[in-house]
Amino acid sequence: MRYLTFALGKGRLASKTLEMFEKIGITCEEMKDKGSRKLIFVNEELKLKFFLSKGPDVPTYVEYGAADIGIVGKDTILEEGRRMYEVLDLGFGKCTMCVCGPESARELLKHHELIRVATKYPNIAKDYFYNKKHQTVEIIKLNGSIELAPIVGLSEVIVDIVETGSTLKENGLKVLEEVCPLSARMVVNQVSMKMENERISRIIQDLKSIL
Ligand SMILES: Nc1ncnc2c1ncn2[C@@H]1O[C@H](COP(=O)(O)OP(=O)(O)OP(=O)(O)O)[C@@H](O)[C@H]1O
Ligand SMILES: O=P(O)(O)OC[C@H]1O[C@H](OP(=O)(O)OP(=O)(O)O)[C@H](O)[C@@H]1O
Repeated sequence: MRYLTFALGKGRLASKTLEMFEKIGITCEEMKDKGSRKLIFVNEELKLKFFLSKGPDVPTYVEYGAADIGIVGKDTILEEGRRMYEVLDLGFGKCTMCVCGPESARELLKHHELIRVATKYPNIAKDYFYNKKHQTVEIIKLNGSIELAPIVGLSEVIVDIVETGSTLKENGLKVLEEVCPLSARMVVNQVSMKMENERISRIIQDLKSIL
């Protein structure tokens, strides 16, 4: 039997993902060691391999077949646009992609002004403003601390993830429009889905029964 390989993001979703797999008997003791710098873990008994990558790289590993299965946020799936099957909504990691800014930006949005939009998600932002709203905007790609942009005058609004809303609140910003709800998803390589159908379907069924 060959190894079935899982790509997991090493960020926020990691601990919930391990908890979930543990509930269906898929465990990997050595992966729980928080201090470890190791990136790949093996469960010899079940012939499983797990590796930890940057969240946005999970779809890349899955599309190319370096991983059979990936666990990743819907935001990353939308942003990366990789060819793979999205098979399950895992129901954790819930948050919302939003257009945010100071209250004063509401008018600019309403009147379809040519505004600047700072974001870590240029593809999601483009799709929202161009295809859904038919509004021309200038997209500025950032890599983090997106809430800074409207405060320091880099952009009028941002497109970013809102979970509790505390980052917005502490920086005097508001949700102006909701783009889409997000949560963690299980994704599968298209060839693996055929070649390892029995094992992968079993995992999907087991997960469905606990979700
Ligand atoms: N408050 C939140 N902020 C960001 N992401 C969140 C939040 N709540 C849930 N998520 C989900 O968790 C996923 C992983 O988020 P995380 O912040 O760990 O980033 P990452 O995608 O691993 O990348 P990076 O480490 O480069 O920031 C996101 O893609 C998103 O779907
Ligand atoms: O609504 P909240 O619960 O406050 O969560 C949302 C914040 O968390 C994320 O940032 P993250 O902590 O990943 O840091 P980053 O801005 O450097 O990406 C996201 O980009 C928001 O800034």
